Amino acid sequence: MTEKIVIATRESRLALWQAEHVKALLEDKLQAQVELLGMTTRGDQILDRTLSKVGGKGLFVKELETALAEGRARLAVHSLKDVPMDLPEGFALVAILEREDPRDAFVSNRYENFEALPQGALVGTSSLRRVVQLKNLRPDLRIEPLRGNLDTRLRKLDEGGYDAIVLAAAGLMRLGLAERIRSRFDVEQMIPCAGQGALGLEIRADDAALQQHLAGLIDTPTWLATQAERAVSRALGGSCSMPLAAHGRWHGEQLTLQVALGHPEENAKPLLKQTLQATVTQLDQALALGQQAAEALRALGAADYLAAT
Ligand SMILES: NCc1[nH]cc(CCC(=O)O)c1CC(=O)O
Repeated sequence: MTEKIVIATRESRLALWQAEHVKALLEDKLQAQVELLGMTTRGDQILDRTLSKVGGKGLFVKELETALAEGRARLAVHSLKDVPMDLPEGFALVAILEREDPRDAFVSNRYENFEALPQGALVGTSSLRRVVQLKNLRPDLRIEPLRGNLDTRLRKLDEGGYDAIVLAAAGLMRLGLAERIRSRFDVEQMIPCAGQGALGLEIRADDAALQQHLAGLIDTPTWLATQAERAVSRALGGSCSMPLAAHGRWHGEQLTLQVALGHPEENAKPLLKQTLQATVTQLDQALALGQQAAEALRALGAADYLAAT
């Protein structure tokens, strides 16, 4: 590519790392000239409040999309799990890159792993998905919200506010903070969020030239697995205030999709869980598996749970 590509990015350390990572890939694989355009989003301004209460995931992507629409940038790099299930008209998610560690991490200055936490310990975490699964594993624990970017969350732990915190391993690893991870949850025990650990590239839907260039960066196994995961969320209504987990794992061409849905009111109802498997080699099969998983959750009574979110 001869033209310069401008990447619109949030200015958190994690977002900048991700944008730099994609910049290096584009320079290396496409011999492109790339520049970053840093922006503060509405989501960043209110990072200390529970996002689901103030408008949800879209808050992190809207300003970036405006920059794309106005031609100030051509590409936006997102943590896939922060991207709404359906993008606004005029935008497209054209590439999903190879996934890093999708697991949730246990971070503590006092305890080696989740099992070592004493009765009644105080755990900080930032998503309803983690809250409902932690409560399900250990009803004795006290779970408190923990917001802010990764550095803020670690600082709150270090100030002694919590016995342990739980957050995505991928974010810590990207920021060079892997040594803070005391242990990782098995994905069966703490099912990750749809798309966790993967990066998604968004462009204007009419930018066919760039779409073609970016196609070379797609990691097909990650793309298919995360499409199945996101299909579960879409089929259940797609709200980010929903305590929903969805994670796909490969064994050859077999995709095993594990899903869990919790009730948003603490202790109100048991966690609903399902595991489905299918041969998946193309998009329609991935989407069908995701839809089946959503139906399986509905068969367990998901409607009551969704009505409460
Ligand atoms: N919701 C914030 C967010 N968005 C992406 C990551 C980490 C990287 C990833 O999961 O891909 C995080 C931090 C976290 O959930 O602990």
